[in-house]
Order: sequence, then structure tokens, then C-alpha cells
Amino acid sequence: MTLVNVTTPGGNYPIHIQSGRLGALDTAIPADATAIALVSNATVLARYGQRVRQALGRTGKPLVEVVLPDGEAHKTWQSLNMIFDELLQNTLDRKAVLVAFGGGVIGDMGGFAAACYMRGIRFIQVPTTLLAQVDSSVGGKTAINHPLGKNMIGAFHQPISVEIDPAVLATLPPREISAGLAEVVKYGLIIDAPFFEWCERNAGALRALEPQVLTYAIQRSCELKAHVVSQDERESGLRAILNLGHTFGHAIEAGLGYGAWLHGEAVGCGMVQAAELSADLLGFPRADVERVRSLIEAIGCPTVAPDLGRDRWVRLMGNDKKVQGGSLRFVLMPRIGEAVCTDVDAAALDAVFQRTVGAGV
Ligand SMILES: NC(=O)c1ccc[n+]([C@@H]2O[C@H](COP(=O)([O-])OP(=O)(O)OC[C@H]3O[C@@H](n4cnc5c(N)ncnc54)[C@H](O)[C@@H]3O)[C@@H](O)[C@H]2O)c1
Ligand SMILES: O=C(O)C(=O)C[C@@H](O)[C@H](O)[C@H](O)COP(=O)(O)O
Ligand SMILES: [Zn+2]
Repeated sequence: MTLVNVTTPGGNYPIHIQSGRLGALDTAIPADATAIALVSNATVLARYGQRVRQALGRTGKPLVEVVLPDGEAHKTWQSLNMIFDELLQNTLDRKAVLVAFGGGVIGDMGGFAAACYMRGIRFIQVPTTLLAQVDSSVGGKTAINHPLGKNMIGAFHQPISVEIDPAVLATLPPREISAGLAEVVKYGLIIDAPFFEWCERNAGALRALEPQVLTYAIQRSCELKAHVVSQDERESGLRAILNLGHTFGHAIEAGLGYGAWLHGEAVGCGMVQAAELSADLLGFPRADVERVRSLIEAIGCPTVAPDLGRDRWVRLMGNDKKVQGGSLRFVLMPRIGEAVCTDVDAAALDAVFQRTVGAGV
């Protein structure tokens, strides 16, 4: 088993990475837990519910299942309320533990519910998509979407552990693998140039889910995210670099209606746009813009952004959480492996739209 530690003011916790880990989930439940709330969806439960029920059953604790509708379009107040309704109807108390079992949508909502229920209960992340295993299960950002902006209603609430079973990725559709790989590539771009080069060399093996290559990508991503989050839990500075590509990406997700593009697809395309902007504003080498574009293509994500209309692009990006005093702020790269968060004049975006958006802007 591989162990990565996360250290934050909001809690220190382990990330366990092990093929077959689902079958040992009972070992992650604290002895003093009074009940377990298993929050998931029908897609995940149909494949892995039995295994997890069996493992959690060994604790002898009452188990309440909350089955949410599947998909980004359901990362809403309505779904959150379904969790609260079940927890209250089953009289779960403050010592109950919530297990968020699924992709990033389940993890973000389960975590937010745990942050709010009785002003905060413990929760465990059991991520089952690549994106959730390399990114969303780590670091304690939890949220739901608002029609006007991504993740706009949420809280920081750290899990007590993250339990990763890479074997479950075998049933993930290829499009979801590609989306998860975008966040893997992100770490190389913002903080680890050799890891970016490793991704360039291993793009094919990653898409083919070669076990050793995949496990290394998960481990390295968790280490890098833990490193960043441990220094800046609440995004007062450094943590913003984890938002590379997200100012563009979140605008795509909200602009097209949540779910039309996957989060990772929008971020992958957004990183190409951020690379173009970095070339214009920070002298990021043009040859490296093409390396970013090629790698995003190689992992199977789109590199041409949708035509949202110039003013709508800017309006949507104005709802980004990095905005300060009305100024748009972007994570940009002076070079591969380094990132900074900086104010950007909306006028500077026009040239980037010309080069990255499909016909019509
Ligand atoms: N909190 C954070 O730090 C953070 C970081 C990155 C992304 N996110 C959020 O994560 C969300 C995206 O997460 P996602 O990409 O995991 O999408 P998702 O949660 O929608 O999961 C993708 C699909 O895969 C299905 N699925 C899950 N596990 C499966 C498996 N093992 N086999 C087959 N199907 C499976 C799901 O049911 C769903 O249909 C977005 O809402 C994004 O904003 C949050
Ligand atoms: O953990 C972080 O910090 C990130 O920014 C990771 C991102 O991949 C993730 O999509 C996050 O939810 C975006 O955060 P937001 O604050 O822009 O909603
Ligand atoms: Zn993301």
C-alpha cells in the first residue's frame, strides 16, 4: 500500500492507495463512529455497492445509504437536501461518519453535506474516478454549483482519510479517463516539469490504464496536491495554482450548461488557453504552447474552445472565485513547471480567443 500524508490546520489525514482497497474499507471507520452514511449514486453502487456494503458491514455499525442522481447537472441544493433528509430521518448524530463513494460530484457534495450537518461531522473520501483519485478527494474543497458559477456555494472541510482503489478505474468510460488525465497533466505544468515530461512519454500507457503507470500518476498527483494544500489550505495564495485552466474551464462548463463538457475536458482546453495567454503576457515559449496542446490532444481532451460569444466569456469568467475588486485573475505559466496568479485585463483575452475558440467569436 502507498501512503501519502496531508497536513493542514483543518486536519491531518492519510491517503491510502492500494488495489483492492474497497474490500478493506471497514478499517477506515473510526471505532467511535455511531453510524455510517454511504453517499453514492446508482452507477457506482451497481458496480461496487456489494463489495463496500460487505466491508462496512464488518464494523457492525448501522449503515444508511443515500443514492443521489448521477451527473454534474445534479451538483445542486436539491441533491444536498436529499442527503440531509436521509441523515435526519435516520437520526444520525454528530458521531456518525459520512462516506463519499463516487466521482468528484459525489465527493464535493458528500463533503459539503458533512461540513454542514450538525455544523460538521467526519467524512471519508472513497474516490472512484481518475479525476477524483488524483484531485477532488484531496484538499477539502467541497461545494455545489450555481447556474451563474461553478462551485459557488461550499466550504473547506477536510476528510479524515482518502481511500483509493485504482482497480475500480477498469470500469470507467474512456472519456472519463481522459478528463481525469487533464488534472494529472496540470500538476506537471504548475509545479513539476519532469512529471510533465513523464506524462508526455506515457500518455498512451495512461489512456490504456497500464497498472504501474496509472498508480504512479495517482501517487505523484496526490503527493503534489498534498504538498500545495499543506502549505495553503484555504487558498490565500499558493493554492490558487491548482486552478490552472479553470478560469476558462469553469466558464465553459457554466456557459454550456453543467455536464455538456466534463470538468476535466473543460480544464484541459482551458490549460491550452492559459498557455496561449501565458505566451502573450509572460513570455511562455511558443514551442511549449504547442507541447501543451499536443499533450492535451494525446490524452483525448478537446483543444478548441466552444463559441460562447466574447462578452459572455468575460461575464462568465467574472464569476470566478479568484476575482478581486472586479479584476479577472488567471493562473499563468512563465515556464513549464511554474505558475503564478496574476491580474489580466479583459482586452488581453481577445487575441487568445482568436487562437483558441471555434469559429464565430
Ligand atoms: N474539490 C476539488 O478539489 C475538486 C477538484 C477537481 C474537480 N472537482 C469536481 O469534481 C467533479 C468532476 O468529478 P468526476 O470527473 O469524477 O465526475 P463525476 O463525479 O460526474 O463522475 C463521472 C462519471 O463516472 C461515473 N463513475 C464513477 N466511478 C465509476 C467507476 N469506477 N466506473 C464506472 N463509472 C464510474 C459517475 O457515476 C459519473 O457518471 C466536478 O464537479 C468538479 O468541479 C472538485
Ligand atoms: O483544490 C483546488 O484548490 C483546486 O483548485 C482543484 C481544482 O481542480 C478543482 O476543480 C476545484 O474545485 C476548483 O476550485 P474553485 O475554487 O475554482 O471552485
Ligand atoms: Zn479541477
